[in-house]
Amino acid sequence: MADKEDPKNGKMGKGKSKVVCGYPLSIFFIVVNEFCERFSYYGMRAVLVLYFKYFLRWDDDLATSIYHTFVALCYLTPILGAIVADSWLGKFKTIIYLSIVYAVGQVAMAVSAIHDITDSDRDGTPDSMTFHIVLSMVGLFLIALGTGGIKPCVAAFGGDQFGEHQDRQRRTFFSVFYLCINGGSLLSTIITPVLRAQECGIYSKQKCYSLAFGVPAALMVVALVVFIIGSGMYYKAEPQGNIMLDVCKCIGVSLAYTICINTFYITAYQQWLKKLLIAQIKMVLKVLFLYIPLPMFWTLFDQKGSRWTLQATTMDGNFGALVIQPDQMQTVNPILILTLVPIMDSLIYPLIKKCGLNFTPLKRMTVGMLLAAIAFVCAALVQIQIDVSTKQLLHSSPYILSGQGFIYFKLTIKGKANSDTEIVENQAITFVGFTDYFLVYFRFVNGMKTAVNVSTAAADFGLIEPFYYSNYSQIKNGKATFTLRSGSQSCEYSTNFGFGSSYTFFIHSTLVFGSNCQDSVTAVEDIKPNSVHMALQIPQYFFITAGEVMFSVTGLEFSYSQAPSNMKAVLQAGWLFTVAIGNFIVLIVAELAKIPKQWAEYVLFASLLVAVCVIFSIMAYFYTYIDPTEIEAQFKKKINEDDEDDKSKPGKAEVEMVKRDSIKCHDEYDKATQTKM
Ligand SMILES: CC(C)[C@H](NC(=O)[C@H](C)N)C(=O)O
Repeated sequence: MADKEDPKNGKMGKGKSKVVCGYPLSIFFIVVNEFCERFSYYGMRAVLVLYFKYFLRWDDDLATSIYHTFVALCYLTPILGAIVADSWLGKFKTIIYLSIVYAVGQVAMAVSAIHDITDSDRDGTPDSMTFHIVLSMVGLFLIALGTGGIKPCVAAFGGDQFGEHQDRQRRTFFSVFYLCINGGSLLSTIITPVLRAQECGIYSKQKCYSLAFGVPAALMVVALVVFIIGSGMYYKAEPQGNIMLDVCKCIGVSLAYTICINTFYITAYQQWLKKLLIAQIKMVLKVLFLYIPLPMFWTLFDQKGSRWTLQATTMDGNFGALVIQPDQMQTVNPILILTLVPIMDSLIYPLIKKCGLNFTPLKRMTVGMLLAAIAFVCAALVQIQIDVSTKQLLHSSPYILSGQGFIYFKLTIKGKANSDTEIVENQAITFVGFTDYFLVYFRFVNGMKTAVNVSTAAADFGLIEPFYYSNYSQIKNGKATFTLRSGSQSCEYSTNFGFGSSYTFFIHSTLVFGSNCQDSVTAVEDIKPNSVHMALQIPQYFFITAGEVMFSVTGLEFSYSQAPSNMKAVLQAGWLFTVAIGNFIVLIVAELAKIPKQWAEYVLFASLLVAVCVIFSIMAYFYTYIDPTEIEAQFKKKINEDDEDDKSKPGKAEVEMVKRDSIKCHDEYDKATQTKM
């Protein structure tokens, strides 16, 4: 497609797009698409682990495992997307088709979270969990295929819209692109947990996971529509063959050349072509070798969405005027990204440079890894605080007396607040499973000689026989006022429920209806409210995000700058692949280690990252930075010089013949070595 004159600066742009302030208008559609897509992805991801735990009723370990399998899959599929785009459909069509797959996946997730579909007895819980599990797994698979598949295409497609002389504009585009990623992530991580906390349903009201998944689904449809609207303006590069296959071929051919270097006559021109190819492959392999320890960073980084969110469910989210949901704590990451990236770029790095220190990209990445390890030490310290507060409960209230001498309870409480809790009373065992962070449990023990009815403005908890007790019921945390009624007489009792708490209320035999019954009810904490405040997670978020800025942002730049011109996409796919491996490591370590104490698991992950960091710094020490453009320019100069020499200049057929002969030679070599074995 022809380049187009930019009327403002006289530089060339690509495609049929109008040029506004030096930028092709088409990129507007691409950045809006990215914003909506990242909103969709991070919004769905924010509530995912709680959906597993509270809707599908999975335990913490299974929820964490499936969450990380999903994230890993999202970063494996970019390789697939790159292959499809480069060798078959081209970026534009790949983005369109895979976005449709993505949107279908999001809709499947939203439908899987409608409890009414299988709630035939209308008790508010799904009757066929298999249906919900299968549909949500299909949905997650399609989402992983879609989001990962389009990931390497969208940014590259945006870059394609700029002409050769628009380097500055292209750089600005990538910065805006990164801000859109984090803007979309920030907004969605605030909004979807709020939607999840709403109650919805046809027959019975339950937490609205369907809405929390439905809005990201709608945003994905918007992303697709916006992208299609820009269709007429894009520059659409033709697919140029399978880059991954090309790399494998390149390696094969250059190996063949190396083996057969003395076997065939190769012209000077061919020698330089071959040397350039080998040099480019060496550049890529050197960087890929450096990538080997990197997945460990992502292993820790991506636990924000799983272990850290589950940790937040055992904490107090009351920030005064604001009550923070456990999954909303993840917003601290994009908020800090949006503030830390400019601070680092314009203040910290220039300051370090002024001090005369050479803070190279690989040094930055090493420091980023150490910061992530510190974040996990902070998480371990917070976990110890939480565990101590839970232990206090075990020791403080094993025996409960009614106060009136007619009934004795022995409560043995196992487990943590907000996790499955077993309460043993006399011989009877009541299994209590918390279904939501905002719900708390209570029951009443009636010490009166008459039956007492207990109700609130919203619900009636039924009649309690004399000298008997009710089952546990759920109520929202915060202030609650109960009406105690016997016949036509009643009185009111008010109390406050903290996050994650559970209470037994003893109604004294001396209670007089018609008067204030506040003093005639004794409240005993079965499970103490979460006392460790969620704000204590902020230091761990700070360190992991500072680590991300130093590691991830630098790593992206490093991968781009050290890659040869024809293999930049390969290294981007390799970089995303480290994220996938990192998520698999969470599964392996958590499964193999099976550490009963959560704080110890955090310390294990921190120690592993420090060990890996030491290995990485040794590897980094031996790495020599290169300027691929300069190296390629030197090779090209040599090639051009020899190209001018007609005698040594080979025709296309000759080059092909050399390649064929080299591969033939490689085959011969294979045969020979096999015979030797
Ligand atoms: C995975 C990437 C580093 C990037 N994520 C972020 O920027 C997060 C939100 N801080 C992405 O492309 O999603």
